[in-house]
Amino acid sequence: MRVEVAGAAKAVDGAVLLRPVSLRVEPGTCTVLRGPNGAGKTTLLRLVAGVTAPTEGAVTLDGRPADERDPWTRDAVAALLGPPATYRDLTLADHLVLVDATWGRDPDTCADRVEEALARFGVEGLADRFTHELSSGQRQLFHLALTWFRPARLLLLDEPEQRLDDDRRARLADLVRERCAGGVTVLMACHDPDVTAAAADAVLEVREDGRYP
Ligand SMILES: Nc1ncnc2c1ncn2[C@@H]1O[C@H](COP(=O)(O)OP(=O)(O)OP(=O)(O)O)[C@@H](O)[C@H]1O
Repeated sequence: MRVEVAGAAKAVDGAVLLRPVSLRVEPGTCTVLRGPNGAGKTTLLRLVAGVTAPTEGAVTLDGRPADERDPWTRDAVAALLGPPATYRDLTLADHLVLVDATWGRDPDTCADRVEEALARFGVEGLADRFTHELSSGQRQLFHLALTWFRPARLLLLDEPEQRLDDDRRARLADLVRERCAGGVTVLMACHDPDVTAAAADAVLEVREDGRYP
């Protein structure tokens, strides 16, 4: 999926959340958003996810406005922008079973997919835990597994490296590259230079002053 951000900006009640920015991400590539706290990286990801609309400019996905209320956008975009909603009385595996069923996959092969999805992020041994029984890093790995589990043509990740140790950060970068190799477009905010170097085809510095070269 091609992402195009054309002079998109966001202001709410006079507060500037994001100064005008333009960006193009080609299918099967990873672009990392870098910049200081408060520069607008999360806001830009939210615009691309269609969670909120720009107050200036436009954001399109394959030429179509990003809008989470449009089933076409929801079908295409997997986003981890802050902690996802989880159920206190469902195990990690139960959450993935729910996602599997939502996407209409074959129930007979669901257990294998769930095991594989958790193993991808090294949390298969925690399949029967509740989310409140995890460490903060394990919770992040579960959230990533959940995001990876659904089909997507565009993956949006807000600081996916947070709370992960060095080995898990390196693994995350490998998994991003694997997704890109499969044709998925990835846009992520990241503060870690090693993850950025390993995962990014391109880096966009999000500027608080809005001055882009
Ligand atoms: N609902 C809101 N109303 C007003 N201002 C907001 C709102 N949400 C965010 N902001 C402001 O918008 C700016 C951009 O925030 P954003 O979360 O996009 O930054 P960020 O680059 O992701 O920062 P970080 O690296 O700290 O995660 C910040 O100055 C923030 O205080």
